[in-house]
Amino acid sequence: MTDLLHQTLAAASKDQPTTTTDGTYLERHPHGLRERRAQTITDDRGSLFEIWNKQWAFDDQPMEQVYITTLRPNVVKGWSLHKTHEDRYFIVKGTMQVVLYDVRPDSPTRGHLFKLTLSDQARRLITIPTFVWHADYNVGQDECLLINMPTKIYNYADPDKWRLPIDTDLIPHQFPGARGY
Ligand SMILES: Cc1cn([C@H]2C[C@H](O)[C@@H](COP(=O)(O)OP(=O)(O)O[C@H]3O[C@@H](C)C(=O)[C@@H](O)[C@H]3O)O2)c(=O)[nH]c1=O
Repeated sequence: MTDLLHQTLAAASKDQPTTTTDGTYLERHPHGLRERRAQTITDDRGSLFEIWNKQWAFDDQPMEQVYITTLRPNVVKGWSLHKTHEDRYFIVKGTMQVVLYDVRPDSPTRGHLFKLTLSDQARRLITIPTFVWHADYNVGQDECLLINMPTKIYNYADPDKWRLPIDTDLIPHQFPGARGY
């Protein structure tokens, strides 16, 4: 029996810290990604959570545009990259994995891949820095509803958006069984 113990433990991986006592995620982020956890205020009638408040001084970028993008289950929107604006994501409904790949030559996290889970169980606001490839993957059972508040107004005549197919081999991540673009 001892052999089984040693054999299985030798093949096992030990959990590393992932959260702190106050519930902060100890997750790695691409350099420059900003995050703010949303506080849900609930009373006997319902709940309220602030999405954006100038008083937070969250970033020094202007508030130019707000839109909602939805994502059907098992669908990926991406890979996308923006050169002149940052995205500001706020998940309202559902569970979405945001996969990011930093290709910025001078970034301390250059060449690293990151996976963040945005969920309506722990809402947060995150920014996506320019020149970071990103893809949004609905890993839930229901349609995701995401608010985006990009730092520049959408240029209909010349969108600031570059795309790679979700199955590109230029980014070290695949979405088996998912569809999208
Ligand atoms: C972003 C945007 C798109 N559109 C139009 C263009 C197009 O016909 C349709 C869908 O646009 P998109 O394919 O860009 O929509 P979508 O794929 O939902 O866009 C989002 O994807 C994620 C991954 C991101 O990175 C975001 O920046 C944003 O581009 O909506 C607008 O009218 N206004 C806008 O502000």
